[in-house]
Amino acid sequence: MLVPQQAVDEQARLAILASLGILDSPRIEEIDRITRMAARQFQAKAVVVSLIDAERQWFLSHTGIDINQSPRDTSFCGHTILESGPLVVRDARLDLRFHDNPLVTGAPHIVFYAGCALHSQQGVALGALCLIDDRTREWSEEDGQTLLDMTALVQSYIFHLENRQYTARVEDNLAKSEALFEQTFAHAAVGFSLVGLDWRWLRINPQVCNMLGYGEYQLRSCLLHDVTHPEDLYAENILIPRLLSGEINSFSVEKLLQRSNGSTLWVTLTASLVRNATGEAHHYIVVISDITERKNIEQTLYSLQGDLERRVAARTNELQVAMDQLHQEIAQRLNRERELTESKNRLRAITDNIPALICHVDANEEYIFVNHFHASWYGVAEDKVRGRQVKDLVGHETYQQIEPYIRQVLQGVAVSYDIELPGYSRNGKGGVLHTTLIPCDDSGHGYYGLSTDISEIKELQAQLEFEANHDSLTGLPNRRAFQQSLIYAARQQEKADKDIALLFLDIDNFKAYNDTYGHEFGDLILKFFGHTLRDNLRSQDVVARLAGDEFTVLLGHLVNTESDVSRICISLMNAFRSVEHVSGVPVSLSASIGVAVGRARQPLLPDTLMARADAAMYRAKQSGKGRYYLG
Ligand SMILES: Nc1nc2c(ncn2[C@@H]2O[C@H](COP(=O)(O)OP(=O)(O)OP(=O)(O)O)[C@@H](O)[C@H]2O)c(=O)[nH]1
Repeated sequence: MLVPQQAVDEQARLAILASLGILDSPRIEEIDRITRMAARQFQAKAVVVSLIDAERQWFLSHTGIDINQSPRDTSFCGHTILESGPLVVRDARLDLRFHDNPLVTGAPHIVFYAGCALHSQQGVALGALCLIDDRTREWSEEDGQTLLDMTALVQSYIFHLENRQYTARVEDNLAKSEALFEQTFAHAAVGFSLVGLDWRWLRINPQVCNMLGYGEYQLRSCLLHDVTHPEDLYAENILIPRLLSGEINSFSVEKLLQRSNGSTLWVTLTASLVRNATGEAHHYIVVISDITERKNIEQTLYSLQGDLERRVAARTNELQVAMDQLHQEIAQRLNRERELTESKNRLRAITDNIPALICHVDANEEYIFVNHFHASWYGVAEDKVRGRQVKDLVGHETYQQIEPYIRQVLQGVAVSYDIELPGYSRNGKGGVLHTTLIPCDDSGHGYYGLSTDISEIKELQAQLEFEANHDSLTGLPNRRAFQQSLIYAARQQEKADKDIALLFLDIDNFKAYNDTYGHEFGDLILKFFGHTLRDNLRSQDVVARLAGDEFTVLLGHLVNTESDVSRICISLMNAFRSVEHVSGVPVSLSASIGVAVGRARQPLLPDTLMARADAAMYRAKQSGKGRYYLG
């Protein structure tokens, strides 16, 4: 047995059958009449109008057969709906498709089958009109045509059902859309109306009536213009021709309407044109939205904005005044800063050109400021000194010396001191600084330091001291220095255990050198004599030039006084005598020496000793010069 295949439009067939609601429906007399007519016409055992469901064939009409449905798999009509024309099976027992079909092998023992497919209006095969016989029979072309005609009759009824169902559906949809429109029209949140081309109200929803305070009947007896504020009567006049000409599809204007109570109402009026089937303008759809609240808010905003602008202008004015003041203050401040900078620069120029070390040190002993001289004294750039510790800059050794003064000044006490700095300072020479440390107003702020280089003063002082005590010609101590040495020696002598001796020397015939070779040569002789004297005595012996050609010697720590003195005097005279030329001039140098001895542990008066030596020298001169005399 060949099971009928599913048609390509299977789903469409099932959908149409379902939408027609025809399956399992009560019998339809019009169809039954055709069935009976076919049975009579063809003298067939049975005639059936079948509809092919998913799993069965259901008989919409049947005659000569008791069942009203059978499985689709064994159905003949399942094959018929797949055919493009009638399906005629002359002897099912011999047909490979049906010979073992239970409807053939069993009741109703089908032998002959002729069926023609029933189609919907869209051409979908829904079922078939067929006749069945339990015997073979002739089947003419005329029979086939008759079956087609009868099938067309059944089919026309199905078409009728389809049309009826379509009409019902359309009417239902229409009713629904009408209801929807009515609902929308009635319950729209905005005023909704249909207005004639003469602007007469045709239909009005309740919102329009509520907005304007008129009943529907009142409004429908007047024009839209009748409720428009006189000032806004022509708001849309320029737009209507454009709408009518099709240039625009709709327009919106804001206008004032008048309520029944005389009050006004701001609305947005949106109008669109409806044309009839021939394209002629028919009426307007006019939507009216109440924008009174928005207009009021806008008005409030305008007034607020105006107020805001006035306040902004006033505030801007105040700000301008404040800005002007600020600019003046800034200009004054800049002036002050410029003056301050100039003052600082002046101060800096002054401090940098003062030959003194100036510094400002904070309480942590870090440099806040140093002048150029200060930085260069230590051979360091100024910006490298700022923030540096005093100890770090001056070095450990110097810091140890100045630390007590720093402690004092940080306690608020001004101090001054002199300090000799080592060679790391200016030019690597070192020097002596006289320094004054002055506490800042608040000692917590550190101190100011002012140091002046007194190296030259010290040198000058030393020079003066030297000159005050030395003979400028010979470089030997002078009378003053000798006197002090003598006073000191005389003071010690009372307790000393050794004798001292004072030699008084006067160059013999010195005047002759002056007279013969000039005063300058005389000076040369004096220098030569002084050096010879100095070179021939011990370093601890004091050698001095008293004046003119007079020299003195103070000998200390004499052990054998007389013999020591004699030995020294003879030695000196020999030294003078050994000089034969001075500056190429032949000379004969000698001196007369007077000696006075100061005894150990005996009181001694310096003047007495000097007088005794002087007197002894005089005796030596008297005795013929070039000799010594022990007085
Ligand atoms: N060149 C030179 N002569 C001086 C200086 N001071 C003094 N005299 C001179 O030294 C001379 C000292 O001479 P006297 O000592 O009086 O005479 P004398 O020629 O040395 O003779 P006697 O002392 O008797 O041997 C004087 O003529 C002084 O003018 C000096 O600083 N330089």
